[in-house]
Amino acid sequence: MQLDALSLMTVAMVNLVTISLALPLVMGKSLTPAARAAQRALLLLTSGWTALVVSEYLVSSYVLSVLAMAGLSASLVLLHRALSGWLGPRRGGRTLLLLAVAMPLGYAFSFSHYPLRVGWSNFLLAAMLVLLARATLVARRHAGRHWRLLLLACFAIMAVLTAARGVLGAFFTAAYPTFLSPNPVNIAAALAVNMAVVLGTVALLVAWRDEADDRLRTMANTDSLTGLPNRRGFMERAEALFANAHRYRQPLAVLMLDLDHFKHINDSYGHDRGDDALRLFAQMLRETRRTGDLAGRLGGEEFCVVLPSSQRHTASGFDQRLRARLQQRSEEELGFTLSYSAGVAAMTDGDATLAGLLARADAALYEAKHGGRGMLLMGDSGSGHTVV
Ligand SMILES: Nc1nc2c(ncn2[C@@H]2O[C@H](COP(=O)(O)OP(=O)(O)OP(=O)(O)O)[C@@H](O)[C@H]2O)c(=O)[nH]1
Repeated sequence: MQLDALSLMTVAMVNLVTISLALPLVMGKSLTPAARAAQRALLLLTSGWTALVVSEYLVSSYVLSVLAMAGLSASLVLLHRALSGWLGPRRGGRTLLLLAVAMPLGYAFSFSHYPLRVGWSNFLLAAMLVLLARATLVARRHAGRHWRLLLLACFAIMAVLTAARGVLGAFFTAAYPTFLSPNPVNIAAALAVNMAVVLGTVALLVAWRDEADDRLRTMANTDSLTGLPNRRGFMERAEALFANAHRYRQPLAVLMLDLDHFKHINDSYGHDRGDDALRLFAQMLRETRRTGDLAGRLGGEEFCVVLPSSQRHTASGFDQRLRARLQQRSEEELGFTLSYSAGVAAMTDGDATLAGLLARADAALYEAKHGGRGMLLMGDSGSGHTVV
């Protein structure tokens, strides 16, 4: 069987055009920035490769060749942006941008000098592919490993073959008159482009699905009104904090908080102002907590805070800071004073479950409500409750 680079590249082109036209239809319009960047990268890649093949075979054009190079460079920058969106901030973005600008510029200036032009463009493309390969390595956020490995393989193989093309073009010019000449490196590169098109598309679709799953998970665990974790999200993280404190015998305190006379606020000022009050309270919790503290909305006007490495006096300090801040800000922003009742419980050696600890804080909160509201009570492991 005779393989020739032009046929292989033509097949790759047809596949790329088909995929870049089909993907927007499949993925729809409401895309995240990462998915949009990946789609645009694919379009630019398709245009770049097509322009290169056309300028090589059909109309030999300086402008078209330079534009092709610019398209290829830009597509790699966009792929890096997509990876940053999916995996968290990546290193190497600036260097990639520099290389992406330098590549078509150097190509344009050295156009009449074939070895320099081919060496320059391929070495810089190879360097960009290495940066992209590196960008797939670390995932700061929860992200699937398999699609990253697929992309890593694509980028690494393409980087090696592109660098090999650079060596041929720059130093063995006679064996490399064009990137489609029947040279084993060109045949291998054309085959690799076909493979990369297939694997890259699969990786992109899986990354996109993972991102959608991630967003759904976040939505399912977040209270849409306040942006705090909802009961489900809160309990999941609170259980982990409790288990950790239990295992390492570290102190931990929980605070149950419930806004006072909230029905009256809704009735007097309207439901929208009630929502504003809930948002403000959540904001105050965020501003008052320290790194590592967890705050969540358990439902209605009930909130909970977990304070790791904290004793009862730390929780009491939290409560005092929150009360002072809330009094000032609610008067300023809502026009009335928002107040709350709270119960606190500190973990003891006898606490085997988070549920038990929460129940004590809840019982103390109940007492605080019945004791006149606007106060913090301590839930003892015995039956009584004391004012903190
Ligand atoms: N605006 C608004 N109101 C809510 C929301 N969720 C629950 N509520 C209201 O919160 C009120 C809670 O009322 P109650 O359980 O009687 O509590 P309360 O009036 O704060 O009385 P105490 O807790 O005993 O001080 C109800 O009127 C609910 O309709 C919400 O998301 N937005």
